[in-house]
Amino acid sequence: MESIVELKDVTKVIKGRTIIDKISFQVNKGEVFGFLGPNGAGKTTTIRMIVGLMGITAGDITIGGYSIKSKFEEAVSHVGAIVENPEMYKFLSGYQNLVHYARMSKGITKEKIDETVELVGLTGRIHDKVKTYSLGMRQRLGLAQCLLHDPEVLILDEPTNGLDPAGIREIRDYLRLLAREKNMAIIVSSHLLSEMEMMCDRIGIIQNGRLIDVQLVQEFVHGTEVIYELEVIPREKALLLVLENYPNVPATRSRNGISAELPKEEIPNLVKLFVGEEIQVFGIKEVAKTLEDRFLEVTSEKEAISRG
Ligand SMILES: Nc1ncnc2c1ncn2[C@@H]1O[C@H](COP(=O)(O)OP(=O)(O)OP(=O)(O)O)[C@@H](O)[C@H]1O
Repeated sequence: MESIVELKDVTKVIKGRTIIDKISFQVNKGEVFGFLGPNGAGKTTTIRMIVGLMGITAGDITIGGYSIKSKFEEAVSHVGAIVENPEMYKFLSGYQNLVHYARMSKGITKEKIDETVELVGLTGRIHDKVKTYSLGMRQRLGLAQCLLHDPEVLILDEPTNGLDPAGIREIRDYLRLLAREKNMAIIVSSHLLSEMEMMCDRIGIIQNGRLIDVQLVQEFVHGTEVIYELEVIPREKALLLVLENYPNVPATRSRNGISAELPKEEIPNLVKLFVGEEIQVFGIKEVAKTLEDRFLEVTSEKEAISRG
């Protein structure tokens, strides 16, 4: 995979406070990269630096091989971005907004506008006034606006903010389509784990201005261990038995019994153990870890490391 956006030791200090601390990562063509972190972690600040809305204190960002510091124009010419709410004239139609925008940049043809409207699925409503649009439609119009000049990199800060589940699904599907069909590199930020899980190929987790992990979503979610739901009676006795026999295994009470994070090959032994202790086993179910489980694991691991 060919990388197109590269951050190297990017640092931002504002009024003596380090907001972003030596962040490095790269984003490849054709992938959706998610920038995930709690409020105040530094997502917007990093994105503002990537799109040139904010200067960099130290380190560098290159886009398409051009440094944002020394070749700003060339670097940002590859980028389409929605960082703040896109400006729209509500009393004009979606189409008129796009025509107006196209006039401001060179070389955008009527065919290009039509093709883009089609791509974001607004063809049926594009001649209606923007004030009649739902939030999701406005987001798509904003997306169309940034796609008009065929960017190779698309950057969206919290693109699903304020959308309902159907709107979220729509945006998600368009982004995946753009990455796949146009080989675009897409960077999105969010504080919602579940959304990132469905939208992204890779995610970078940012916490307190530091990038603490970058992983493929699949690897991130499906670590080596799996959680097993064990439907057992009596539950307390079963839990005690697991904790005694597998002191390093995370195990807790669950709705119908207990859940434990065990290697698969231990399951037959555990069942034998339960039966020997007259614990009734009604069922064993493998549950995939959610991104949220992993997120909590990763952030608490890193916190433990930084505490020493
Ligand atoms: N211009 C500024 N002056 C001082 N502090 C700032 C400035 N911009 C951002 N910060 C601080 O930097 C930190 C990171 O903010 P940032 O907006 O990047 O976080 P975020 O991850 O995007 O969070 P959110 O999801 O809440 O937008 C915060 O503590 C914020 O208060």
